[in-house]
Amino acid sequence: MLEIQSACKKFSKGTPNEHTALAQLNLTLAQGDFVTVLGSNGAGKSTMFNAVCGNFLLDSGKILLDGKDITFEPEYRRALSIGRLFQDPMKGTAPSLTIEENLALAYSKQKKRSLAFALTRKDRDYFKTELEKFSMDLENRMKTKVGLLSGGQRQVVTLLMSTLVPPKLLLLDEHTAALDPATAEKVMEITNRIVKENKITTMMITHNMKQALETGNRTIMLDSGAVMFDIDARQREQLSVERLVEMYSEKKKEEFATDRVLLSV
Ligand SMILES: Nc1ncnc2c1ncn2[C@@H]1O[C@H](COP(=O)(O)OP(=O)(O)OP(=O)(O)O)[C@@H](O)[C@H]1O
Repeated sequence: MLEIQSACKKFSKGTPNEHTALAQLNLTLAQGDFVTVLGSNGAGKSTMFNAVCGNFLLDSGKILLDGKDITFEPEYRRALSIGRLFQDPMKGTAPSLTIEENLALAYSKQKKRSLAFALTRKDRDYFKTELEKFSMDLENRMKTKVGLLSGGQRQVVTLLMSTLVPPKLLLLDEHTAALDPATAEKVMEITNRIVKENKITTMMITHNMKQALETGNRTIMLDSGAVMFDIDARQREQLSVERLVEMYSEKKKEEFATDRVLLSV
């Protein structure tokens, strides 16, 4: 359902800082795949997400979503079918608006309705039911400004905003990394549930190798802007974090240099 074909992107072209961020990257996702994305710092993980979202245009290569060529489609158009969460819980919500106003905005955008704030009783009930599922008491705080919520609560609101109308593709860019361990676990549990219930095709960047090998059905490791390893569910069952680090070192002839990864082994 997602096809990235020979994607190339160089930054600061023609200058001494020229840097190849995507180097003939190829990746195909099947409908319903939940792929975790690993890679050392600067491997190209966020750049791959930016390319899929249309944050910039590729130098060469193609991106297809559900068979449609979106290579030149502008970012705002892609946002209608691609949801994205960032590490920073402040991104993705409007802090001065209430929970229900934020949800209404997202909902009207996804439903392509023009009156963003025209909340019907049915909409409000729907938001409430969805919030109740998280057991975070957010359903009783629908008139609270999002800026007053904790990071974890905000991330849950953002997650719900991105999936009220399930997107074709959900991109999670270390969305639990800035949260305390207990909240991160809870948000991850909610993420797994939403993805599973709605069968959303998902990619999730994480620096936690253990989490990567245990979440979803497939793990890829990027290196120097290309896919270095693509590990399916069956292969993952046999694979330990230590073995994956070894595989990286064997291939690269160097240590896997990401402090955060080693800390979370
Ligand atoms: N807009 C940009 N302008 C210039 N260079 C960029 C830009 N975006 C990314 N890069 C460079 O491209 C490379 C890949 O960056 P990217 O953010 O994709 O890495 P990453 O794998 O997500 O790393 P990290 O785990 O550290 O977030 C880096 O060297 C980065 O400096």
